[in-house]
Amino acid sequence: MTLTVHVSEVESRPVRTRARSDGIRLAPEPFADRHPDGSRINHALRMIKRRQNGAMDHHFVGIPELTGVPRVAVVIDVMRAFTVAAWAFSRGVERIVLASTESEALALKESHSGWLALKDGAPAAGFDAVNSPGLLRSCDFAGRTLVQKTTAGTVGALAVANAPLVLCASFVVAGPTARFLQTEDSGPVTFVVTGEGGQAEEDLACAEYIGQCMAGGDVEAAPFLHRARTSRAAADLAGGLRSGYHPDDVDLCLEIDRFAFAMMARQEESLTVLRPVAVPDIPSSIG
Ligand SMILES: O=C(O)[C@H](CS(=O)(=O)O)OP(=O)(O)O
Ligand SMILES: [Mg+2]
Repeated sequence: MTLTVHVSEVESRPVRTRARSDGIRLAPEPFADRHPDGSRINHALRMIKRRQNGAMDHHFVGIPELTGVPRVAVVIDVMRAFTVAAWAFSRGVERIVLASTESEALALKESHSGWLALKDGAPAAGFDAVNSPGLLRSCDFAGRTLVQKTTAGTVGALAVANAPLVLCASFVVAGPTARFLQTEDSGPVTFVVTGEGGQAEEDLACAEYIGQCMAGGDVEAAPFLHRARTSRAAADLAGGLRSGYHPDDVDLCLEIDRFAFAMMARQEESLTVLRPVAVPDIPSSIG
């Protein structure tokens, strides 16, 4: 795979999400361009064209390589920030505020009643949770705002926070992330591979999997998951070398499409806020 430093290419394009009554936003109508007779022919033709064209010219970059502002950024952290974020939403968190430092996370929590704070590493005073899906999965965070600070994932998201479209992803939301990008007709994506300066195998595997899914057709997840399972991060986690750890963490990070939403980061006032965006399945007759 070629690693290409992204060339800045800014294009402002509004992302057309729709509100749902429970607060989760819905992806753009996948068949918004349906034929006037109600058929889904335009969408189906787009999918066929995409398959004929093959994989798009995506970029895969580490955080240190980022220059300028990508048009579409998908920030990948499989182990564990964006697996944890997805679990937090599934446990009722309404929004996640991404913080750049632990002291900023604590200051945000302290200045907003009811907010919670999470960081990676060992449990620490003032923080309510650690960066572990295994430890988070039994929490009840209904309606809460969670401030998250980790070593790699949140740093990567903040590095591209000014991009017109920013998604944060891991294997547990890979399929919905790819479908969201398809429905947006996003074109080439800058995948920010957050681990190990852009070399983390689990993040590269997830980025490549999403890129292939965007091209359409059935993509076998197993080889990508195998790369992640045999990565250095998985070995460190399984070996107990990372603090704030549960024995199920590696398995939970490798559950493909556990959740039916993508995760979009946007600027809200002066904060970078991550929210789930529900993405419907594409019917198999045309998907
Ligand atoms: O908590 C994690 O798994 C890591 C911590 S470290 O980078 O391995 O020290 O953070 P993340 O940002 O989720 O990769
Ligand atoms: Mg990581």
